[in-house]
Amino acid sequence: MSTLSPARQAARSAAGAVPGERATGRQAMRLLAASSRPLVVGVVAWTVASALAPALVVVALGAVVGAVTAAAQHGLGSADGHRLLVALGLAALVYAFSLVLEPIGTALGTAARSRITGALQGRLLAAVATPVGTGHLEDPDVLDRLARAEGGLTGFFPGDAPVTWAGALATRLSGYLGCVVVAVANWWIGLGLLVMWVLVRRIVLAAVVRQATEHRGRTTAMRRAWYFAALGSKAAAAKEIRVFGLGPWVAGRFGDEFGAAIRSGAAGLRSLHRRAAGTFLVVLAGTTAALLVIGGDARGPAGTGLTGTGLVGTGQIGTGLGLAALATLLPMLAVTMSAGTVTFDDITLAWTLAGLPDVDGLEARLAPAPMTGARDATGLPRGAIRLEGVRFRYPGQESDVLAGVDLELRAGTSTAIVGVNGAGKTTLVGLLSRLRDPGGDGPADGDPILGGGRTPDGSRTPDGSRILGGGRILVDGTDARELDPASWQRQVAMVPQAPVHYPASAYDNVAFGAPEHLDDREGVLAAAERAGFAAVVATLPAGWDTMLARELPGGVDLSGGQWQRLALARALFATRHGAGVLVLDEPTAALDVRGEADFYDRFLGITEGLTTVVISHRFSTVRRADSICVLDGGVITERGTHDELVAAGGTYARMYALQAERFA
Ligand SMILES: Nc1ncnc2c1ncn2[C@@H]1O[C@H](COP(=O)(O)OP(=O)(O)OP(=O)(O)O)[C@@H](O)[C@H]1O
Repeated sequence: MSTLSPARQAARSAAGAVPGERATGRQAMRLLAASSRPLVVGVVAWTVASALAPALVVVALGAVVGAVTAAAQHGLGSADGHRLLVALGLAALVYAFSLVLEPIGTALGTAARSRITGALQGRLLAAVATPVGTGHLEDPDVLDRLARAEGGLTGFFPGDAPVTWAGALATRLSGYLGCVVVAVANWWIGLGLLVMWVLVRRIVLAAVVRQATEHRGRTTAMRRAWYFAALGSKAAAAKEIRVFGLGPWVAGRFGDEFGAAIRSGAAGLRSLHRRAAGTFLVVLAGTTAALLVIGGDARGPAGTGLTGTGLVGTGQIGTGLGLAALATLLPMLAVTMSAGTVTFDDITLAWTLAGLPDVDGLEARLAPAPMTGARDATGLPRGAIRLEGVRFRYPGQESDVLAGVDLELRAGTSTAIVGVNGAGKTTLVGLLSRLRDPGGDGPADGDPILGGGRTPDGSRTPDGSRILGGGRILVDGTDARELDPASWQRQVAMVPQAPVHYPASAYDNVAFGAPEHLDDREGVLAAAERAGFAAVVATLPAGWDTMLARELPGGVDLSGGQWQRLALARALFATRHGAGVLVLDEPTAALDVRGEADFYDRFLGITEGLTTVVISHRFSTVRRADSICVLDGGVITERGTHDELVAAGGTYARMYALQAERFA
């Protein structure tokens, strides 16, 4: 028995199919059923009604026309007049009914879209959150799949699939029904029209489907184009774009990239045009033939041809085809056209379903690896974290960033890591927090680890591990990969180089350090006090409730240094709630002289009892650490206290002297 949820089963089946003819309503309706069963009932009922409505309207109006002559002859009070009034009433009812179908369809579409989009987006978020690290978020294949599954690149969203499918089906059914009505009058015209329209539709739809699927291959180009569009329209880059006069360049790059992506689809479009032109001639011939037959019947002797069918009404023009039949059949030819027209719903369906395989593909791609450990890391480390021969290389890079780092971080002490730009300091603390895992000699030659143990192409090494010679990180003697990654990451509180600016209140921005303790107000205030952020809050218009995002009502932005203090407060709040490792990546880079001096004075208090790793180019910040390491050429070359390293006269001493003499 399958253990997959209905939503996963639905998307799995969707993923296996090529959109278009094989992108059946089953796929679309399963998507809908996974999010709302009542909506399935509504959509099915609406489809049936929409399929019947056009033919019913035409038949009802034909009956009205057919009844007019007799009613005019015998008066409205006569039985014929009564028949006309009934026909008129029915025609009005049917017409009114057909008019309300469109808004009902729109309402159903909106409801279905929001439910399905919510469910699919939830799955996408869960999928990208699955891997232990963050390397996959830099992987072009993952980003392509994500963009297609979200639908933003094409403007066609999977959430639209069920109702667009239902709309396309209803249109087609109404066309078939039209053919049946014509066939009742003249079977071979009806059958001929049906065959013609089915062929025409298949020919044109094949080209539409090809276009949609080809577009999948152009996702990277489209992402590049939209990157420039976003760059030019977001506040983050707006200042530089103005100062450097980059506006025209950004717009030009968007135009070039977008144009290139569109041009590469021109062949598909030409094929579509050719097919449409070819089928136009077939349609012209078929419809002309049908008109000639109906016209011939209309001119023929009374009681012959179509009139003899008794299809609708009995009113006669004098000779030939009955008036009601003529009034029904001519507009019915237009209704039959729906059997062959490729509507916007068909096009939308092809595009929306083209993105569905990527939802499933992403989940499979980022599925948890078997080597991900399950041991609880709460309270670690109690003794020490030891890095042994840790190596790391970024994907596509020629050489290792870390080439065998050996380092011991004793619990409850502070260690500073210094080194030139690009030495690998941030990379090292990323490994420590398991945002990435050590690696570099794996089968794919340095590819990143996705979820730990999975190479970018989704394959695994035979033993389920992909760490071959990448070294290891031991936490109290246990390989960090044996620890439950989420639990270990919660032991690490981090002040990154560029902290996240959450569009939330000042209070929440600090409390997000331990989101399950949002109501620990005392803890938030204490962390802010220790980090020097409380003084900033005192200047905010609504104090702790001030929203820290200018785009929000009453919101403000902070300065770089103020954000940095806030980030420290957030990390300290995390340490209050269990994190025992504090990683500070350039914690004073944005602070003013007083702020830096203040940090120096508070350093011991801030790091007390924590296993601290501090990265900084400012020696006033690093010299307070219990131990200082120099990272050079991918390995630790020096280690000691500030005084020891200065006395040793090595790289550290030279770097320190260079910085000190500038202030001498
Ligand atoms: N996501 C990435 N993909 C590829 N290469 C990267 C990535 N991040 C960093 N690198 C490269 O890895 C090397 C080490 O970068 P890292 O950020 O660890 O250095 P750092 O010592 O922290 O530098 P800085 O002092 O400038 O902050 C650099 O050469 C950098 O270009």
